Amino acid sequence: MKKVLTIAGSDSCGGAGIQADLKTMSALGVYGMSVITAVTCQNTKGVFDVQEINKNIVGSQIRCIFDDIKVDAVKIGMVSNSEIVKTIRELLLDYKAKNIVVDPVIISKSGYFLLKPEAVEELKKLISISHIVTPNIPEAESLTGFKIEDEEHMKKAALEISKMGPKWVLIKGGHRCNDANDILYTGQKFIKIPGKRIETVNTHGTGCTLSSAIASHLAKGIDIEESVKKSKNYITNAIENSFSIGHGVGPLGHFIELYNKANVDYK
Ligand SMILES: Nc1ncnc2c1ncn2[C@@H]1O[C@H](COP(=O)(O)OP(=O)(O)OP(=O)(O)O)[C@@H](O)[C@H]1O
Ligand SMILES: Cc1ncc(CO)c(N)n1
Repeated sequence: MKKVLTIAGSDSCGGAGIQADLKTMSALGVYGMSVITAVTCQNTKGVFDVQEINKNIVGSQIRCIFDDIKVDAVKIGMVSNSEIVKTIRELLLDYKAKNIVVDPVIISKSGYFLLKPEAVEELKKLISISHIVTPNIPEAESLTGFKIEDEEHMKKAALEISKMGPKWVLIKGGHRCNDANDILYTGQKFIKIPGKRIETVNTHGTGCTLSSAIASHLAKGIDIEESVKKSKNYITNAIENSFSIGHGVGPLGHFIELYNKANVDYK
C-alpha cells in the first residue's frame, strides 16, 4: 500500500486540516500518516484558538516517520510560523522527500490567520521545493501582491508563483462565485480544469481535501495532470455529498461508495 504523509494542523471539528487529509487518503486507498504543526480549536462557525507545536517536536515527528517508513508523497497544509516552515523544508530536503504538494494555507474561510504574516517569505522557500503548489485566490493574492478578479489574473498569478520554483502551480477558483474552474500551469502551458459550481454552504476543508487527493494520486504513480483531474473529480463529488453537522459551514462527504456510484473517471 502506498504511504502518504500530511504535515498540517488539527481541526477539532474534523472538517479540515489533518482530519480531512486522513479521511481523503483512506477513501482513496492509501495509508495516511500525520505530522501535527498546530492544534486549532475550531468548529463549523470558525477558528477560536490555536496552540502551535514546538518546532523541535514538529521536526521529531518528521524524523520518526522518514527514519522508519518509505513515504510516497507528502502534503503540507497549515504550517503556522516561520520556524516550523523552515524546519519542514530543511528536513524534507535532507530526506529527499518526493511528490511534495504544498497547500499554502494562510487564512481560514472564517477569516482567521492560520499563518503568521511574517512567515509568508519562508513559505515561499517551502513552495520552491514542491512538486505542485495549490493556492486559492486570496492565497495567490498574498503570494504575488496583486488582486485576482478573472481567469487572466489567475494565469498571471500562476506565472508569478511558478517563478518561486515549484514544478507545477494550481490556482483554485473556489472563491469566485460564478464557476469553480481551476487553472493548472505546467511551467510551459496552462490547462483549464473545469468545475461545476455546487450551491452549498458546506465547503469546510475543500482545499485540504483537494491537496490530499493530489498527493494520494501522485503516490500511486499517476502523473501530475491526471492526478489533478482525478482529484478535481473527487472534490466535486465530496462537495456534492457534503452535509450539515452544526450551525455553520459543514464538512464534505468522503464516501467512496457514492464517488464510485457517481461513475467518475477514477481507477
Ligand atoms: N461551491 C463549489 N462548487 C464546486 N467546487 C468548488 C466549490 N468551492 C470550491 N470548489 C473547488 O474546491 C477546490 C478547493 O478550492 P477552494 O478555493 O475552495 O480551496 P480553499 O479555499 O483552499 O479551501 P479551504 O481553505 O476551505 O480548505 C477547487 O477545485 C475549487 O474549484
Ligand atoms: C487546521 C486547518 N487547516 C486548514 C484549514 C483551511 O482553511 C483550516 N480551516 N484548518
